[in-house]
Amino acid sequence: MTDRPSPSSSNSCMSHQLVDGHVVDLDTVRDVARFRNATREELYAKRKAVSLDARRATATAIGTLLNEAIGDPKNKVIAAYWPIRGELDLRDWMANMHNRGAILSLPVMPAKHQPLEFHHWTPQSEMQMGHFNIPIPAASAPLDPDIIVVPLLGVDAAQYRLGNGGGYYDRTLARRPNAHTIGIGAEFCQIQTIFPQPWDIKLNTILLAP
Ligand SMILES: Nc1nc2c(c(=O)[nH]1)N(C=O)[C@@H](CNc1ccc(C(=O)N[C@@H](CCC(=O)O)C(=O)O)cc1)CN2
Ligand SMILES: Nc1ncnc2c1ncn2[C@@H]1O[C@H](COP(=O)(O)OP(=O)(O)OP(=O)(O)O)[C@@H](O)[C@H]1O
Repeated sequence: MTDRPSPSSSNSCMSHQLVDGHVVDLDTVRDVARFRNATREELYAKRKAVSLDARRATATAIGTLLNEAIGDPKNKVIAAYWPIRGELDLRDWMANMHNRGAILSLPVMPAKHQPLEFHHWTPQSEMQMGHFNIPIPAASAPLDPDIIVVPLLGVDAAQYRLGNGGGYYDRTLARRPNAHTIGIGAEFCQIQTIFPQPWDIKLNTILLAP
């Protein structure tokens, strides 16, 4: 052994880690994570303060905006989501899209920290419990969505999303550059910036309703 510092013990290398091939600064990552966790708590609290009736009205308004944005849904493969933690409930809209000829799908986590898959769903689909107790279609039928409707916890002025903090949508969208992404939420989701990091992916369209 020599006392020459090895690359792995030098400060410059300790201050970096690889996230999906991205080089990032650990101090920045820590500060950004702290900011985002505090912002998530504020946004969860705002969401919780909304009455069920008001949330339903927002979801209905978002459904109308989605119809305008998507146009004729026939044969389009659309990913939506099964609502958790006070997210807007779009299941009536999803059933309506299905009746108009769209092919619907829901996110499925194949494993922790891995990209999401999207499995075929119809209003008749039998459901089972997936990770984090989120219901998923019992039959596993992965699809390649044309449109991905993403629930917003927060969204910033540059169309970057704040979600539940697992990084799942970022990992997923990084591998699906051709899908058109639509972030949906209530107007109070808006924040100035999430301090975007190399792994964050901007959404193509943002739809917000009062
Ligand atoms: N409706 C809906 N479905 C979805 C998502 C979503 O945001 N909304 N997802 C979008 O990603 C995936 C689930 N993502 C999730 C990410 C984190 C946690 C969660 O509970 N995290 C813990 C921390 C766990 C840990 O540290 O390992 C927590 O917040 O307490 C739950 C779901 C797939 N399905
Ligand atoms: N493409 C990726 N590869 C590896 N790690 C990633 C990737 N994207 C995000 N992460 C990691 O996931 C963690 C959470 O990311 P972020 O704060 O962006 O979550 P989020 O977008 O709010 O979560 P979610 O998409 O699950 O709702 C970060 O520590 C980040 O390093």
